[in-house]
This record gives sequence, C-alpha cells and structure tokens, in this order.
Amino acid sequence: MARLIDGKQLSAQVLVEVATEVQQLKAEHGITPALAVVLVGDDPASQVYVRNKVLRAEEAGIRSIEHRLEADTDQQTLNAVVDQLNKDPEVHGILVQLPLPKQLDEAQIIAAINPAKDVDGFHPLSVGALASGQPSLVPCTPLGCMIMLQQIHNDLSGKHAVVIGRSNIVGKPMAALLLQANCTVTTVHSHTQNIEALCRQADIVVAAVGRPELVKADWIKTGATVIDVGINAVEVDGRRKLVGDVDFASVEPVAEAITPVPGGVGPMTIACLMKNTLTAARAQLASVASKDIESNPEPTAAVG
Ligand SMILES: NC(=O)C1=CN([C@@H]2O[C@H](COP(=O)(O)OP(=O)(O)OC[C@H]3O[C@@H](n4cnc5c(N)ncnc54)[C@H](OP(=O)(O)O)[C@@H]3O)[C@@H](O)[C@H]2O)C=CC1
Ligand SMILES: Nc1nc(=O)c2c([nH]1)NC[C@@H]1CN(c3ccc(C(=O)N[C@@H](CCC(=O)O)C(=O)O)cc3)C=[N+]21
Repeated sequence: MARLIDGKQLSAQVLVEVATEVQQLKAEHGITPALAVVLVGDDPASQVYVRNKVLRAEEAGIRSIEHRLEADTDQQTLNAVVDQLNKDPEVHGILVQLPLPKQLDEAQIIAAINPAKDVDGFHPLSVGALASGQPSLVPCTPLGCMIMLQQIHNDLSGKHAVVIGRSNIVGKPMAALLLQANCTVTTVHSHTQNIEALCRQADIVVAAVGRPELVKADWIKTGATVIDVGINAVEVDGRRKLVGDVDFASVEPVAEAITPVPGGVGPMTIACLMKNTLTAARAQLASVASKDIESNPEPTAAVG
C-alpha cells in the first residue's frame, strides 16, 4: 500500500500558515493582501476553480476581487482591466484565468501583467528568474507539487524525476524546480519515444498530460513517488467524475507514495496561490518602503 499524499489536509496546513502571516501583515502594517481574478467567458470548469479560490482566499484573510468579462471581450478591453489592476496599490496579485477565448492573445496579456503582481508566475520575467535560479513568484501548481514531494523526501538530491508534459503552466516550471532541487530531470512529451521505459527509471514521476489514466502500473518502478497533476472529467456509468492522468487503482500498490485526484494537487495549487499573494504583498510593501527612503534620504546618509 502506497502512502497517500493528502492534498486536502496539506493545503489546509499551508492555508493556516498563510492566514497567520496575513494577520501579522495587517496588524503590523495595516495591509490586507488582495488577489484579483480575471475570468473571461463562462467555461464551467473555470467557474468551479474561481469559486474555490474565492473561498480559500476568505479563509486566509485575503481580499478577493473578481472581474468577469463576456466571452466576446476584445484585447483592448482586457488590457484596460489588467492595466487598472496593475496601477491599483491595493491589489497585490493578478491572475488571468486560462485558457482565454481564442480571439485573445494569451502571451500579450500575460506580459502586460505587472511582474510584481504576477502570482501565477507566468510573466516572462518570472519565467526567466526561475530558469536562472533567482528568487521569483513560482507557478502555483509546480510549487504545490514540490511541497508534496518534500513530505516524502527530505532531500531530493540525485533522484531521477520524469515529468510527463511540457506546458508553460506545469511541465516546464516543474522541471525547473526539480532541477533546482538537484534532481536529474527528464521531460517527456507527445514526441517522446518509449515513454514507459523512461518512466520506469524514475524515482519520481510527475504526470501533467491531460489524458485520463494514461500512466499504468508497468510504467512505475517499485517504490517510486507519483504526483498526479491531471484533472480530467470523465463519464462513468452515466455519471461525471474527475480522474487524474494516473491509473490510481493499478499504480497505487506499486508506488511508495501517490497523490489522489481529486484532493491532491488541485487544492495545493489554490493554497499556493494564496501563499504567492502574501509573498507579493510583502514584496510590494518592501519596495514602497525602499522608494520612500530613496526620495527622503536620511541626512546622516551623506558622507561628509
Ligand atoms: N491540479 C492542478 O492544479 C492543475 C491541473 N492541470 C491539469 O493537468 C493536466 C495538464 O495540464 P496542462 O499542462 O495545462 O496541459 P497542456 O495540454 O498544455 O499540456 C499537455 C502536455 O502533455 C503532453 N502530452 C499530451 N499527450 C501526451 C501523450 N500521450 N504522451 C506524452 N505526452 C503527452 C503534451 O505534449 P506536446 O507539448 O508535445 O503537445 C503537452 O506537453 C490537465 O489534465 C489539466 O487539467 C493543469 C493545471 C493545474
Ligand atoms: N491562470 C491560471 N492559473 C492556473 O493555475 C490555472 C488556470 N489559469 N487555468 C486552469 C488550471 C487548472 N487549475 C486548477 C486548480 C485547482 C483545481 C482544484 O482545486 N481541483 C479540485 C477539485 C475541483 C472540483 O471538484 O472540480 C481537486 O483536485 O480536488 C483544479 C484545477 C488551475 N489552473
């Protein structure tokens, strides 16, 4: 029997820590961290996700602001909303829910977000900082996966990690974080040959593919840790349910530890979004303070 990495429980712990620090920030600096979520269109999956974010923000003491725009919104209108949030000193985090309707240019919008407020970690500056090992806002899903992995492994050094998927949201930043943690990282994707054989060499498998129950027991080395990022809605006996990218029933007996779906990576993603909003609010406070010092230098700072 594998150890179950309980994302519901672990995310509740992360949220308690965030809530405590949010209270401190309020008490010491009179600042309430605020997260703005921009949702274009009425995709039902996004609605669920946004609703969960609002609930978790409330628990953490974070103010949440929602902007819901029509599905036929044009680029200029969306840019104006982002711009207004960029300029608002009371907004610390901005998340534009993806995917956007096809008339909108995703890359342009992401690049238009103030990098200091980029709680998704998708802005090119955040991506570059992560890749070059500088401190930055790290994408929420891979950050959540790393917290889960740390429950199982004190030290990830030297582990062979195979990441299935190379999206900008999950696969690529996941591989960067594992590399940073001294893993030997293999990223596989739809052009990779012999995925099963590569996965069988892995101490850690992270599946972020979007294919229901793709990963089978014979892909997994005995004793490996399996992180299932996939969230796929499927119909079983006429009823809708969520399954991951891993065939949980067959893989669970082989793995040492495994995340469930639902109740695994999903709740951790949302908890990490709150963590990033707190981090962003703190950094913005520090940056305002340093600008105050620049514009009002202490007389003693002059060398005489
Ligand atoms: N739990 C959470 O918080 C989150 C969950 N998700 C879920 O994770 C999954 C992945 O999401 P996302 O990264 O955005 O998806 P994308 O569709 O952007 O990327 C999927 C990746 O998987 C690769 N791929 C597709 N089919 C295969 C295959 N048969 N064998 C090997 N590789 C394959 C693709 O390869 P190629 O690049 O060559 O096309 C691509 O790199 C989805 O189920 C999504 O719902 C996503 C975000 C957050
Ligand atoms: N800008 C942006 N940032 C994202 O991080 C982002 C995004 N857009 N678009 C969509 C994907 C998907 N994603 C999920 C997060 C949590 C759950 C989640 O909480 N899942 C619950 C179940 C929810 C349910 O019951 O439907 C669970 O797995 O237990 C799901 C999906 C974040 N994404």
